[in-house]
Amino acid sequence: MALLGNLTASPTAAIIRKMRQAQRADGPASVLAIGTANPANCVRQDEYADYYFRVTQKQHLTKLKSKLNRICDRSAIKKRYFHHTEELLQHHPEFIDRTLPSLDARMDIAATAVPDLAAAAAGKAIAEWGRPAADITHLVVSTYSGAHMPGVDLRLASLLGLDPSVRRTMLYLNGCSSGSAALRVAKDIAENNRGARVLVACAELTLILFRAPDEAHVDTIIMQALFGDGAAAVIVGAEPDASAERPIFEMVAASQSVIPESTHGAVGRLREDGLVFNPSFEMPALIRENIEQCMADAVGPLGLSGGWNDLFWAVHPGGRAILDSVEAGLRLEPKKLTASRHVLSEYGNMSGPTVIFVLDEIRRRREHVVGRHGLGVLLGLGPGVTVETMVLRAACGS
Ligand SMILES: CC(C)(COP(=O)(O)OP(=O)(O)OC[C@H]1O[C@@H](n2cnc3c(N)ncnc32)[C@H](O)[C@@H]1OP(=O)(O)O)[C@@H](O)C(=O)NCCC(=O)NCCSC(=O)CC(=O)O
Repeated sequence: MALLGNLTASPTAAIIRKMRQAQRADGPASVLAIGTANPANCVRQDEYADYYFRVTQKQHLTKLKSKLNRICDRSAIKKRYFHHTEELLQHHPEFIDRTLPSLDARMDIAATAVPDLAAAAAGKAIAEWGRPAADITHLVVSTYSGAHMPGVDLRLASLLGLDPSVRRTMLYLNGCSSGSAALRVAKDIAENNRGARVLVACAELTLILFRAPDEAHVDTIIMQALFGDGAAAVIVGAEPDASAERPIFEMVAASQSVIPESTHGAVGRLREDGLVFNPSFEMPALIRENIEQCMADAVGPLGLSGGWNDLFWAVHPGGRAILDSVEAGLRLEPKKLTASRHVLSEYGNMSGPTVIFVLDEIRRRREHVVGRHGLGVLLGLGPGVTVETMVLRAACGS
C-alpha cells in the first residue's frame, strides 16, 4: 500500500495521468451519420409462404404452409429483402436438404456478400458525414452471417478505401443485440481516443439460417417468417468539428444486462447445415415481465426511471410480439414505438442492423426532438437474454 501511495504521488504518476488525459476526448461521443442498405430481392410477406414452400419444394406440407401463412399474416411485416434468390437456391440443393452439409457453401457466399452489403451502408454514412473515408480511425464490424480470417472488417476497409492504419474490431455471433453492442464499443473508443472517428458496420444475411420447412422442427418457420437481410452503418465521434460535422444524437450512457434465468430464451448453434437459431416461445413473456426492472437498473442511476413516455424509444423489433411486450412492460403510449413498428413492417427483423434502421427512422420522423430534454433510449435485445441500453440525447439543431 505504501509503495502504491508513493507511486501515485510521484512526478511520474502525474506525467502519466496528464498523458492519459491528453489521449481522451473531453465531450461525449455522438452519432455523426447513419447509412442503411438492403439487397435487391424483395419478397412480400403475403406471398412469402407460397414462395418459401415452392423454392424448397415442400408444397405437400400443407398444414405447415397454412401455419406459416397465419404467422405471416399476424407478423405486422409487409415485406423483406434477401441476398438469396430462387436462382441461387436452385444452384445449391444443400441449402434446402437438411441432411447435406452446407456450411462451406454458405461461408463462401458470405465472404463477399456480407462486406459488399456492409460497404453499401457504410458508403451512405460516409457520404452523409461529408469527410474523406481516410479520416476514419477505427472500424467496428459485427455479423453472424459468416466467419473468416481475415474477416469482413479487412475487406470492408479495402472496399471503402480506409487508411491501412485503421484499428479494426470484429464482433461475431452477438445475435440481434449486436448493433447496440457495436455502438457501445464505438462510444467507448471515441471517448477514450481524442480525435477518433469510428465507423460501425453491421450486416446480416439470412442465407446462414435458410433451410426447408420440416414437421419435426416447427420453429424453423418462425425464423423464416420474421428475419430479413440488411446492413447499417454509423459514424461515431466525440468533440464534433462544428464547421464540418453535424451530430445527430449524443451517446449519453450505455449499459448491458441479462434477464435472470433466461439463457434458453434465444439460442443459436453453428452447425454443418448453417446457423440454427431458436427464439423460445417464452421470449415475449420474458421481456414483458423483466423490461421495466432492466430499464430501471440501466437508467435509474441517471435519474431517468419511470416517466418512460417522456423519452423517445428506438427498440429492436425482434417480432410483433416483442414490441407488444416492451410496450406493455413499460406502459408506453402506442406512438412511442412507431419507428420500430415501421422498420419491422418494411424490412422484418434484420438482427443487429435493425435497431440502427430504427434510429435512422426516428431522426427522419423527428421523434427525438419531442419529450424530456430530447432524451431517448436505444434498446437492443439478443441471446442471453441480453438487454443493451444506450441513453441518447438529440443533438442541438438535429
Ligand atoms: C411469430 C409471431 C409474429 C406470431 O404471431 P401470433 O400472433 O400468430 O402469435 P402466436 O403466439 O399465436 O404464434 C402463432 C404460432 O406460432 C407458434 N410460435 C410462436 N412463437 C414460437 C416460437 N418461438 N417457436 C416455435 N413456435 C412458435 C405458436 O405456437 C403458434 O402455433 P399454433 O398456431 O400451432 O398454435 C409472434 O409470436 C412473435 O412476434 N413472436 C416473437 C418472435 C421472437 O421471439 N422474436 C425474437 C427473435 S430473436 C431476436 O430478435 C433477438 C435475438 O435473440 O438475437
